[in-house]
Amino acid sequence: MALTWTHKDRGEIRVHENLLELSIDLVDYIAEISEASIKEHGAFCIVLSGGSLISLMGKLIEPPYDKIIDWAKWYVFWADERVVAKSHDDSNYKLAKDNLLSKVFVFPRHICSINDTVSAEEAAAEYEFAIRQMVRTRTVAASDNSDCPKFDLILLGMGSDGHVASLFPNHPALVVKDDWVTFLTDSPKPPPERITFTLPVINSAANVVVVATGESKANAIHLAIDDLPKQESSLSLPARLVHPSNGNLIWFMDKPAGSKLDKV
Ligand SMILES: O=C1O[C@H](COP(=O)(O)O)[C@@H](O)[C@H](O)[C@H]1O
Repeated sequence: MALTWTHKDRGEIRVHENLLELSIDLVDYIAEISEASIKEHGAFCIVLSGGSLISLMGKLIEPPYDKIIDWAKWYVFWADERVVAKSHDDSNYKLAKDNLLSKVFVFPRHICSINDTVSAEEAAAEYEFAIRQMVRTRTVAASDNSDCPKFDLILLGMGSDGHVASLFPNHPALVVKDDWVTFLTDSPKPPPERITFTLPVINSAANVVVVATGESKANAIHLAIDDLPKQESSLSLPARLVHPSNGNLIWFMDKPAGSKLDKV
C-alpha cells in the first residue's frame, strides 16, 4: 500500500510500493478528476507531458477505464512539446497519440497540439493564441485570481535535474510571467527547440500532479519537497516552484524516487 501524507505547503505525497500500484492509483485519480470536471462544467481539460508519464497512464485504455471515461468530453493539451515533426520519435504528441489517444474516443478536434511546421517562437505564440481562444469561448476555464487559464488537470513528469514541462534549472523560461507559453532553442536536454507552459499557467490549474519514478529522481524529489535548512535559489530546481495558488498538488512516485524523502 502507498505511504501517503500531506506536507504543510508541498501538497499530498504518495509513495507507491511499485510501478503497477502507482499506475493504478494515477489512472484512478485521472478518472476521478475527469468525472468531477465533466459534472461541473461539461468538459475535462487535461494537460499531458511527455517522457515516462505516458506509459504510466497506459491502464486508461484498459477496462474499466476505457468504458467509464467520457472521452468525448476530453480536451487535450501539452505542458511542453519538442519542436519536431509530429511523426518524429521525440514528439510528445506522437508518444501520447500512439499509446493513448489513438486507442480511445477523444475527438481529433479536441486535441490541441502545436504547429510543427513553424519555428519554436511561432509555435509558442500560436499555441498560446489557440488556448486564449478556448478561454474566450469558455471551453477552458479562466483562473479567478490570475490572467491565466485554469486547466482541470496538469500532469507533469520530472527529470532528475528537477525540470518539469520544459522548464529547466536556471533557464530564463522559468521567470517568464506575462506569456502563457514560451519557447526555448537551447534546451539542456535534447532536442534543443521546445515550447513550454510557463509557471503562472501551471500554478493556476485546479489540479497539478507531478509523477517521478526511479532512483535517479530521488535527490530532485527530496529537494522539491522536503524542508531544507539552507535553500539554494529555487530557480535551480523548477519542481520546487510548482505551487498551485488555488488548486491541489499531488506527487506520485515509486519507492526508489521517494527514497531520500525525510519521512521515508
Ligand atoms: O523532456 C522531457 O522530460 C520530462 C521528464 O521525462 P521523464 O522521461 O524523465 O519522465 C517530461 O515530463 C517532459 O514532458 C519532456 O518533454
